[in-house]
Amino acid sequence: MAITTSITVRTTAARAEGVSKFYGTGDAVVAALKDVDVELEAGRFTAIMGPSGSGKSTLLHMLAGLDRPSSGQVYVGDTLITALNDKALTLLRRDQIGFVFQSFNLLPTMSAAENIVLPIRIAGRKPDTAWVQSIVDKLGLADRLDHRPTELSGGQQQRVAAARALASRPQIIFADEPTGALDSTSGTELLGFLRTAVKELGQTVVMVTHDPTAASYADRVLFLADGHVVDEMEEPTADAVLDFMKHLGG
Ligand SMILES: Nc1ncnc2c1ncn2[C@@H]1O[C@H](COP(=O)(O)OP(=O)(O)OP(=O)(O)O)[C@@H](O)[C@H]1O
Repeated sequence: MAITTSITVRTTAARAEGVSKFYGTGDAVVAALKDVDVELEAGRFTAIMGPSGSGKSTLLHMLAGLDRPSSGQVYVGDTLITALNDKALTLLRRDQIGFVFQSFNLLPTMSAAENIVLPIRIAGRKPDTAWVQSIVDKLGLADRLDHRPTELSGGQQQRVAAARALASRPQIIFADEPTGALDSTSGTELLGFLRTAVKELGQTVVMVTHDPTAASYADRVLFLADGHVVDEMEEPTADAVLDFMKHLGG
């Protein structure tokens, strides 16, 4: 009798090893991260939570190569990004990382369609039209592509920003409070889409959020407190996350 087993082998999309980050000098020094080890698996949706000032944005900035740690190593895929010079790091961010921030950062003079493929054009590549179309369809943007950002609602602008982040099929997408400027309906839609991008399109998403409901869309939540990763939760529910945050005082 043949026995077949299926084993899911997950690769690592990004990894921090012993990462510390200090801001300021002398008496004014702030340790935003203290010897943090984090592994983010490919094809999963991870949320980062913690009280205000616990180091969430700092950790995201280190993992995304937007800033450099004071000590420790960061890998994106197999690349040790802390060893890259500024130029190589800029190229890696452009080619392998997608960003969705609270402020949408769309170019006002360009249409939604032009904004979506802008990073690919800047990189001198051709967009994969079928892929971009599938993202646009999933985000419900097909009839908004000719509009400029000022002609779109906040939720639509954030969906354009999400489409732009996904358009080049980055190795990993980082989102920092992506629903922070949205009404709750638009926020729910965006979170649903990020989840779809992970489940159906195989993307990897890492999201910083204050909101337990937003975190419940993730597969896994990492909890930060005072610059440390203090715990994590698989298959989170909003209630379980809220309870844990009360312990942390967040
Ligand atoms: N550029 C900076 N210069 C000095 N201190 C900084 C800087 N950026 C962050 N910090 C400090 O580092 C600590 C962690 O900040 P960080 O923004 O990562 O926290 P956070 O968990 O994202 O907070 P919030 O939820 O309020 O956005 C805080 O004490 C903050 O004041």
